[in-house]
Amino acid sequence: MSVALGTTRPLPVRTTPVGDPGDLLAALPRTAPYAWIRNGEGLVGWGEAARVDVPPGPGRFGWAREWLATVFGESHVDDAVRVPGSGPVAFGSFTFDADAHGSVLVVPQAVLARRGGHAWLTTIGDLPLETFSPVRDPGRISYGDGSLSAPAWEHVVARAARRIRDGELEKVVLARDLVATAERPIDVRLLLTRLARRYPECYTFSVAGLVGATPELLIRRTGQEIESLVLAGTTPRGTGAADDLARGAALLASPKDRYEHECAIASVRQTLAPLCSSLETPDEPELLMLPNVQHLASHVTGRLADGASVLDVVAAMHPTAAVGGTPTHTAIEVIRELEGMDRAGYAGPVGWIDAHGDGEWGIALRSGLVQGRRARLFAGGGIMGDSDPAAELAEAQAKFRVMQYALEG
Ligand SMILES: C=C(O[C@@H]1C=C(C(=O)O)C=C[C@H]1O)C(=O)O
Repeated sequence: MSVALGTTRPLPVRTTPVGDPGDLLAALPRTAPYAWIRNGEGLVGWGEAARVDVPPGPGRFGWAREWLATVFGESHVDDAVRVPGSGPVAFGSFTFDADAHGSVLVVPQAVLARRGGHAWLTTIGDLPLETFSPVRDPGRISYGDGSLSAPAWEHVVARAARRIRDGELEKVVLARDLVATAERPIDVRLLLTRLARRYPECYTFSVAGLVGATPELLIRRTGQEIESLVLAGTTPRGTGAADDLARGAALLASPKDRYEHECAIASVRQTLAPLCSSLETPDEPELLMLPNVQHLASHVTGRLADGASVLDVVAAMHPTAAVGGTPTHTAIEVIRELEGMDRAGYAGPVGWIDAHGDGEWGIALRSGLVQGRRARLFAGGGIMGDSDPAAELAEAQAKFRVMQYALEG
């Protein structure tokens, strides 16, 4: 357990209403920010009042719950706003693989937010006098293979598809990484600004070096109400409006993609049903059109039966079939065996939680792990028995474009 030096315990937390803060990202005084933004709304944070590396293992979410209960429970909160996200908030990123190191929870020292008609600033203790460091461009970006070259990854996809045809499992999500190297240190604020502009309907996030713009909402909890956006089934954007329409129609009519989507919905329904007094899943998926790809999407809503926090629901849901596979356990084993890389926070839960257990968590897709001049970018897709390795590679390539755009502009 760690609480940053320089802050006293119990944490003295104060939330005050503010006027329209304008562009939240423009308020970030320095790099290494915390962010969760969609359509200009959300939370940004800086500084660390408390931070912890969550130990790996099957009990990691329970451990995180205890840490949060201690930190929030010991806070002295003066909250004049009293909405989800006001008062003390922790941002978090959990690794995809429960056994991997790298999961982290951070209570920023300052959080500036705009959500649902309210705007507020939360501070913990006295903020140090801040000089605003200018946002710098990282310069030219070069790319190198990560763990597997493109042909080697296609080979792995073909092997996974064969094992699915052989009946070992139904679906597995395989990903690969690319290593981007910049001329100068990468300022995460620049990436966030580009992502939020180009992908406004995605959740642009930044937690401890993990940066991205994900379209996939794992779970939002507002009191007893929960929402999730399930995505599975993808086609790259077309060359124009007519081509987009044709591709969208083909995606909706594709048995492979519809079945893949069914698997994802079934896994979400299965994990949410025991936690909920009511749960609605649509009969048919819709199309979600993003600047780089189109997805099959289903908006799930429900009402929690008891006082589960958003992190309790995250713990129950992760990993969904949209990023793991079906059945989950076999898919995880196949991912460990075939991918040959550490996913780190990619495809893991990322988001925020407040002291009342409300919050928003996404699945960290379309993302990269930024450190100094380097960023490890991740992208993947659901593999079925009839998957074509070249098409899966093209899909991953289309998904990489999100972070390539963030780096290059
Ligand atoms: C695995 C990724 O995306 C996931 C896989 C999808 C698919 O295979 O169709 C679609 C959305 C996500 O659930 C990724 O973006 O890296």
